[in-house]
Amino acid sequence: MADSRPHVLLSFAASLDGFLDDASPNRLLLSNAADFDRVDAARAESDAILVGAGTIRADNPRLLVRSAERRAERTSLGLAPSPLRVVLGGSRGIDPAAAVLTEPGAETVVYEGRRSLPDVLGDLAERGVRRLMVEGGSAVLTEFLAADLADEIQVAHAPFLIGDAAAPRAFGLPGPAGFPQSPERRMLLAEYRSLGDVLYARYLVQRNDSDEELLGLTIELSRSCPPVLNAYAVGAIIVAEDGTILSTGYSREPLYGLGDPSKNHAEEVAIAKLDPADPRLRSATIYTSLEPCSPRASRPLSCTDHILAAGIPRVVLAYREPALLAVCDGAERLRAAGVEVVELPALAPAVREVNRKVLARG
Ligand SMILES: Nc1nc(O)c(N)c(N[C@@H]2O[C@H](COP(=O)(O)O)[C@@H](O)[C@H]2O)n1
Repeated sequence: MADSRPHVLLSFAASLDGFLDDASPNRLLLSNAADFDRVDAARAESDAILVGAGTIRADNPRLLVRSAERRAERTSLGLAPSPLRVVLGGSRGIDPAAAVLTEPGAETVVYEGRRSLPDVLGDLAERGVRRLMVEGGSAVLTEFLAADLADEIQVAHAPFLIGDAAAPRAFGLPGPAGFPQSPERRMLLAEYRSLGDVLYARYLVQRNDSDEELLGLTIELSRSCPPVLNAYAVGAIIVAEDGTILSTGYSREPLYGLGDPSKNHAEEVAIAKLDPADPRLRSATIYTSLEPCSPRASRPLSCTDHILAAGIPRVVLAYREPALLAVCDGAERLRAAGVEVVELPALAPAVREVNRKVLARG
């Protein structure tokens, strides 16, 4: 992600055959209560929520954080109770009676006329927006993807089909150039889970193989960790010498065979997903948002032990563990064992931001 624009997250729910709605004038509910709550949490973590004028006309959303607890938490951090509301108004603009303009609770910016997406994103960055959630509709989602300006997709799959060509699809056809997220450029499946009868999946877009990019993806992965106040949220990615992503993990990610998921560490999960005899491990790099743990109370083997046992020769990390929850000497132990340890402290503030509640408590 370029520093000059926000991280862009596309969020939508679709039927199994990829429709955002049916063709009737009434709004179709694709998500369930648990999934709406997940979306509310994602809104609360964003600096702005963007929709197109068509969505305003069709659904007239308020685009506010619903949970009073989440609004209070934002306020305690010095933020507005709900993120900035952003509308791509297009040539027709929007109705002055629209809820985003009349309902209090957040500020609203409407971009009139045909503003290019890079122009809009640049303006939002200047307004302090670092994380932008795009909630639709189809034309807007398509435009972000086709322009390669989406960094992640969060999709809820509803367990039914629409099957009507008159209904809106999640993504239109972008034209001859197609989408950059092609079979040759697959996205990274960061997380999936069932929320009642809805299947939620989160995909991250990878643009290059640089250490900075891959380490940045671990920080995004760490946002999928079930939040707790007494343990860090960490993401890890194992990458083969040829750039192939071999596996991913995040703290407390459930993995069959590892035992109590509340004890699972990111690097441990990523390593456990691979066959220990996989020869690619011996020339791989493990990227981790936090220094690999050592020592560890929750299980006999620390992440440092797992990395050494797997024979991974290179570790890239963003943030050295501060002496709050434990005193960690993972980086020193790895170096002493001959592992190359690269630290990219420029990414440490983003790790601290994800872990702000743990660090504030510690
Ligand atoms: N590197 C790393 N990855 C994770 O996923 C983690 N949760 C942690 N946490 C740190 O590991 C140490 C031992 O933790 P527990 O015994 O599991 O509580 C400690 O230093 C934690 O802060 N580290």
